[in-house]
Amino acid sequence: MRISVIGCGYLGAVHAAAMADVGHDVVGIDVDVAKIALLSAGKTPFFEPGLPEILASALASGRLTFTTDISVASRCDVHFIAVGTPQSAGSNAADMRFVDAAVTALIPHLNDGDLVVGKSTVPVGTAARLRDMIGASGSAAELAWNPEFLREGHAVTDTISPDRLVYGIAPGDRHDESLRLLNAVYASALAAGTPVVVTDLATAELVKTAANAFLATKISFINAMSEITDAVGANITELADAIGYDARIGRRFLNAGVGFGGGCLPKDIRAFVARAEELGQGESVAFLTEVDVINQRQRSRVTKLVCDAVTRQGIEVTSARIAVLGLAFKPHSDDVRDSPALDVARNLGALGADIIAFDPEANASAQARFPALVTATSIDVVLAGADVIVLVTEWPEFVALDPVHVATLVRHRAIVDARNVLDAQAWRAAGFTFVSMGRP
Ligand SMILES: NC(=O)c1ccc[n+]([C@@H]2O[C@H](COP(=O)([O-])OP(=O)(O)OC[C@H]3O[C@@H](n4cnc5c(N)ncnc54)[C@H](O)[C@@H]3O)[C@@H](O)[C@H]2O)c1
Ligand SMILES: O=c1ccn([C@@H]2O[C@H](COP(=O)(O)OP(=O)(O)O[C@H]3O[C@H](CO)[C@@H](O)[C@H](O)[C@H]3O)[C@@H](O)[C@H]2O)c(=O)[nH]1
Repeated sequence: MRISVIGCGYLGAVHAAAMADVGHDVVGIDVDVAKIALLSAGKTPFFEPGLPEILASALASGRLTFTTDISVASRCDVHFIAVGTPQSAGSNAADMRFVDAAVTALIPHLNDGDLVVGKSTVPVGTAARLRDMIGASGSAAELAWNPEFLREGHAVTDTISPDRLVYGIAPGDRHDESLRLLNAVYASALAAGTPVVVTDLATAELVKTAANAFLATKISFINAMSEITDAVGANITELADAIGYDARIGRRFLNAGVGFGGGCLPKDIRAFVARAEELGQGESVAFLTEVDVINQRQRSRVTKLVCDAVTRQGIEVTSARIAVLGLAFKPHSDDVRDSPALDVARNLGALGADIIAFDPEANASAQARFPALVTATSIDVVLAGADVIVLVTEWPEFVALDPVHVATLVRHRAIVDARNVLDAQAWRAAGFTFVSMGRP
C-alpha cells in the first residue's frame, strides 16, 4: 500500500515508521521543518524505545520518506491524519484547528478512491463533519476513523501488534472498499490474530474517548482510595492487589501515586466533558470532572508531603534543597506534557525551595517548557546535598537506587515516594524518613 501520514509527532512518526516496517511505502508529512529534517536524517525528535531502529531500517529500505510538501500525498492511496488535538487555550474543548488545516491542505491532492483515515483523538461528530468537507470539495475520496491506542514508551510494539483495531466506516457504496483498504493496511496485524471491531464513525470516535476516560477513572479511583488509606494507616498497594485479583476489576492501572499526566488522558477527559456539554449530555460525564479534580489534587498532595518532610528535618522550605527524581509524565518517555512531576517541581519552586531535578530522558524537554528549572546531569549529582528526595517518575534506575549509597550523598535522609514503587523497609533501614502515598 502507498500510505501518507500527516502529522509526525509522538503518534504519527511511530505510525509512519511502523507502517513502513511492515512493508508499506510511506511518506510522513509535517509542517514542522525541523522535525522533518531530523526524521529524514534518521533521528527521532523525541525518545521512544525501538523507534530509532525501525526508523533507520525503514529509511534504508527506501520505503519511508518524510517531507513538508503535502502535494506528495497525491502518490498515496491511504492518508492517515495524525496531527495534534491539544486542549484549547481558553477552554477544555479540543483545539481542532490542526485537524481542519491538515484535511483542508490534503483535499486538493486526493484521488478518487483514496481513503482518508482519522487517527487523532477527536470530539465525537468530527469524522462526519470532515467526511462532509471532503464530499463538498467534489472529491470522490472516502473517510474512515481508526483511533489509536498506543502507549508512549511502548508505541512501536503497540502499533505493530495492537490489542485491537477499530474501524469506523460510514454506511453506503464505499463501505466495503474502505474495509478492504483498512484490512490491507493492517494485513500483518490481522494475520497475527488482532481482533477488529468494525463500526460506524461516531462509535469509533467514542471508543477512543471512552477508553481513555475509563483508564483515567481507574487511576483517580485508586488515588481517592489512597487518600482514605492514608487517613487510617491502611495500605493502598495491598488493597489494589487484593481488589485486582477480581478479574472483573483487574490489577492494571491501579497504581496509586501522583496521578496521570501526558498529552492524552488529562486533555481527553476534559474534551469529552466539553463535547458532552455541547451535546446537552454534560450530566452523563460530569463524574469525569471529579476524576480530573482528584487527579490534580494528587499533585498538591505530593507537594504538601514534601513540605511536611522538609519541616520534619527542622528546616524551612525556603532553605531546603529538594531533589526531584523524574520529569517525564511516565518512564520510558521524554514527554512532559501535563506532567505531574513538572507540576510538583514547579509548585515546590514557587514555595521558595531550591529545586534540582533529573530525568534520564526528559531534562531537555522539561527545560524547554520550564526554563527556570535546574537539572542535574546524573542521579548522583541530583542527590548530592538534598534535604528531601521526591520520586515522581518511576524510571527503573530510580526504583533500583541503593538507599545505603544514597545516604552517603544527601544532607538529610528523607524521601517521598510519589509512585509507591520503593521498598519502604530498605529505605527506613538506611535511616531515611520514608513517606509514600497511602501506604504506612
Ligand atoms: N501521543 C500518543 O501517545 C497518542 C496516542 C494515541 C492518540 N494520540 C492522538 O494523536 C494525535 C497526535 O498526538 P501526538 O502526541 O502525536 O501530538 P504531537 O503534538 O506530538 O504531534 C502532532 C504533529 O502534527 C503536526 N502538525 C500540526 N499541524 C499540521 C498540519 N496542518 N499538517 C501536518 N502536520 C501538522 C505538528 O507539527 C506535530 O509534529 C492527538 O489527537 C492525540 O490525542 C496520541
Ligand atoms: O496505574 C497507573 C497507570 C498509569 N498512571 C499514569 O497515567 C498516565 C498515563 O499512562 P499511560 O496510559 O500508560 O500513558 P499514555 O502513553 O498517555 O497512554 C494513554 O493515552 C494514549 C493516548 O490517547 C492512549 O493511546 C493509551 O491507550 C493510553 O493508555 C501516566 O502519567 C502514568 O504515570 C498511574 O498514575 N497509575
